[in-house]
Parts: sequence; C-alpha cells; structure tokens
Amino acid sequence: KAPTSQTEPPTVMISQLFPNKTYPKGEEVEYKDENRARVTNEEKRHLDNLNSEFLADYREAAEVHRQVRQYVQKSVKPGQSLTEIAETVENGVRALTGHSGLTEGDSLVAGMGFPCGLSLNHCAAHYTPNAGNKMVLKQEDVMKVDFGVHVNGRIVDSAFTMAFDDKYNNLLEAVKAATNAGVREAGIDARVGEIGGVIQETMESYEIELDGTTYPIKSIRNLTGHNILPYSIHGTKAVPIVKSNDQTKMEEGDVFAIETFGSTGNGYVRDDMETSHYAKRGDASKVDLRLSSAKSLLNVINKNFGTLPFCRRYLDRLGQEKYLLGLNSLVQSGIVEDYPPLCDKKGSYTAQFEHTILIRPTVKEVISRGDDY
Ligand SMILES: O=S(=O)(c1cccs1)N(Cc1ccc(F)cc1)Cc1ncn[nH]1
Ligand SMILES: [Mn+2]
Ligand SMILES: [Mn+2]
Ligand SMILES: [Mn+2]
Repeated sequence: KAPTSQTEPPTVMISQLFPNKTYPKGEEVEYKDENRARVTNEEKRHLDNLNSEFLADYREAAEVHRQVRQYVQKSVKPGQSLTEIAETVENGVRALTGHSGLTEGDSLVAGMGFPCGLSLNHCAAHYTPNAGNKMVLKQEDVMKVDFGVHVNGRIVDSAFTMAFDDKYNNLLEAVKAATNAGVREAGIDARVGEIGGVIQETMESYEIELDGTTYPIKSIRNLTGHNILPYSIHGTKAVPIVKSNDQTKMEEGDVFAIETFGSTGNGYVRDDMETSHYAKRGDASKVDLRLSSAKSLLNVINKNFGTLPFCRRYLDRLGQEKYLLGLNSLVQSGIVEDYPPLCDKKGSYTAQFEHTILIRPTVKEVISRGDDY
C-alpha cells in the first residue's frame, strides 16, 4: 500500500504523497495595480497554463525543500557535526526526489540543486564541510542553512538561519523582515535598485544588543539576490540588498531568488577559508586540456552535474580520488568557477533568509513559502 504520510527522517518520495503530480502551490500574491497584469485577463491565464510542466516541477522541488528543512529545524541540535547535518539534508533531498545521484546522469534529472551551505557566524554563504572536517555545531552558533532542490533543472533556492540562543533574535527578525519586504516589492516591471532600497531600509531599522554592546544591523552590501535559469543558479540579473540606481526591471516569466543578509560587522564579505563549492561555467569555451586528470574530472562533472554547482563531498561519494590538482586546473583555465566561503569580519554575526519567486503572467508565486518562513 502506498505511504500517505512522510517519515522522520524523511524517506517517502513527494511524487508518492501527491498523486498525478498535483503538488501544493506556493503563496500566490496579486500584483499591485501598476504591474498591469490582471488575473482576469484571458490571455494571461492562457499563458500561465502553457507552463503546467514548469509549474509542476517547481512545486515538487519546493515541497521537497519544505519537508527536508522542517525535519532539519526539528532535529538539528548543538553537538552534531556539520558533516552529518549536511548529509541529513542531502539524503533527504535525494530520497524525496527519488534520485540518489549515484548513477551517471541521475542527479541531472532531480536532486540537489546546489550544495547544502552551513555557513557559521561571521561567514554568510558558500561554506559546506569538505572530507575530514571535524567541526561540531555549538550552542552559540548562528548557522545559515542554504540548499537547492531541482526537478528537471528547475531550481528552488531557499535558505533560513538557525540559532539556539535567543540573544540573536533581533538579527534573525531583521533579516526575515527584510527578505519579506523584498518579496513584497518584487513584481512585473519592478526595478531591482528600488527593491534594494526597501530591503536596506527594513534591515537597518533594527539593532541588536550582544554582551552589553548595541550593534546596528547592516545589509551586506556586496551580496545580492539573483534570477535563476534552467540548470543555472546565478542567472543574469542581480537584486541588490542596499539602495542602488540599477534600473534593471523584473520581467514576466522570470524566476528570482530574493535573499537578504544582515550583519553586526562591516556589512561587507570577502573570500575566506578553503573552497568547497564549484560549478562548470555555462559559457566555458572549448579549452584543450593537457592534464589527463583534468580531462577525466571534467567528464565526471559534465555527466553528473552539468552546470549545477557541486562540492568536493559530491566527488568523494562518486568514488573520485586525488582530484584536487585537476579541479584546480579546471578553475585556472576558466572552465569551472570556484565559490569560496564569503565572510564578514571575525567576531561578527550574519543571518540570511531566502525565497524563490515565480513572476508568473497572472500572479507572483512565492514557491518556497512554508509555515516556517
Ligand atoms: O552568490 S552567488 O554566487 C550570486 C549572487 C548573484 C549572482 S551570483 N550565488 C549563486 C550560487 C553560487 C554557488 C552555489 F553553490 C549556489 C548558489 C547566490 C547564492 N548562493 C547560495 N544561494 N544563493
Ligand atoms: Mn523523477
Ligand atoms: Mn541560496
Ligand atoms: Mn540564491
């Protein structure tokens, strides 16, 4: 008999829980008047219906994201290693999409849209443990859990911050409010620079007292949201999180990741520590590689990830060994892009919340919305 409810840890495929691919919709929000799109518009509704496969894939990926993250929010505690937390997320996503990613091409059908980021404290993004990492989550840590789920290349990019000490509450509330303000301002013809201004204004209306010192909460000015294309997590448009006169407009049919980052530090991040995140560039020109280890590694990357970001642990689980020289030469020759951890100054604290939204012809759908955030 087919299961009708999810297990803990999550193991039941979402396609089994929701027969004939009717997955729950995200939060549908009417456009404000000036965005002209009208739900009643027959032609808009027709356009919307053309995208039924796209919508089903996106809604399946979003439900996987919600069920895995809600298990993480419930089960992750200080004392657990970062590696086991990352593997809890990754095993959950692979089980619920029904794609283990262990046979060639399987992870291109559905699975992790990009690695499970577990950036701590002053580090804001792109940190996940590499093999041999012994780090353990601590009671006073502020952890950004940022992971992607994709179905047929439709990537849901959503993130939340976990803290076990209530002293960080104002930081988390500031960032949650800023992200929701950004989601509210998004729409057809919305200018990304204006969205940045509203995000910054919301974020910087908060402050936090930590160990007797009061800090203003700053928007991290060199991090941005971004649009998402099939199999391409960082599309072509950025959404600033500080005021800017970037007149780039959001367009009907766009998919955007609206993410904001607050910090008690400089409000500026720099590359720091060892890299774990990589992705083949979409525009990589045909470079004739001399190093045979680079050639064979590129073959593994093409067959298993394409242009989806991956991390060193994903190469390990595929049985790849002694790949660092080849990987570094793929980075040096511009075929693979590296994404080092992005960190504010030591001793500062950063937080993040992120949603993926669909700028549909008739409505704005916050596809990754849950009753958690
Ligand atoms: O900072 S980004 O490189 C970027 C922002 C604007 C243009 S490119 N980045 C895209 C990305 C890069 C590597 C990944 F493994 C996953 C995603 C944003 C992001 N990181 C996590 N969630 N969202
Ligand atoms: Mn499938
Ligand atoms: Mn993200
Ligand atoms: Mn993102």
